[in-house]
Amino acid sequence: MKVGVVQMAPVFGDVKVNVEKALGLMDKADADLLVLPELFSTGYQFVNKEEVMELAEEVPNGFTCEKLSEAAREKNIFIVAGMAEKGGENYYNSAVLIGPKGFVGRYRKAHLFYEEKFWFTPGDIEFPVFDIGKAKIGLMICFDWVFPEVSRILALKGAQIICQPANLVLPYCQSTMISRSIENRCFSITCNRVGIEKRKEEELDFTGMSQVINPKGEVMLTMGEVSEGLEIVEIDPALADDKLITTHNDVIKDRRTDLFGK
Ligand SMILES: NC(=O)CCCC(N)=O
Repeated sequence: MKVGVVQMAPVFGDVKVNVEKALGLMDKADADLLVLPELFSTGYQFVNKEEVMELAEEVPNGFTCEKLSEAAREKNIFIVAGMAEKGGENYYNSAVLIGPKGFVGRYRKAHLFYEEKFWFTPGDIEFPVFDIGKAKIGLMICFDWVFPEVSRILALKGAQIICQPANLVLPYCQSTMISRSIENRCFSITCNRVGIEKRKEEELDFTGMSQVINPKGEVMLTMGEVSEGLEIVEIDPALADDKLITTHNDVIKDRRTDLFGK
């Protein structure tokens, strides 16, 4: 199975340009699954709620999902992408999963970071795992990495690959996701954005370094801090079904749940 990341620098507020850039970067993709960054179609540094209301879209009946669905169908590929979602009267920092037959599902970021708390409603749906045929994939978004429960829940639900759209500005996520892959014996795909946004006093410098980690914590793919592009790597998702870290230690079955929470 071929998986990859589309690392890019969105132009804040220009959804059409950003979607076209992402589609251009994935145009030559020979892959089964691609992950795009968090909020890839809008950019990140909102300055007021009105911008969120203007730029967020219905899921799946919106421009961004429709364009991703066209690409997924034409290329016979699954795409995980982060976007601002209008859900009823609420606005969510969401990730959508779209495949060759169209929209599959979504996740709404549960753990909002910093000023996201001003703009978005915390996610109200469970941490999802989807069977896309060649693999079972779980969705999380960026700052969810801080909370080990998220990756563990996805692994317990059978995720072989954790897909993580991201807009990282702190340096810790990439190394932490190596631990998340090791402790859960699963693959993780972190797709970060690059570029700088300074739409207010504070400047945000996104760290790139998108990566694919295998269940042993080995880095199978890593991108630079500033480059835009598509990188793809071949993986065997079934390796994530082996939870033995030694012949006598199963990282899932050996958990002393009888002692947890005491
Ligand atoms: N967009 C985010 O959730 C950023 C999380 C903080 C970090 N890891 O940079």
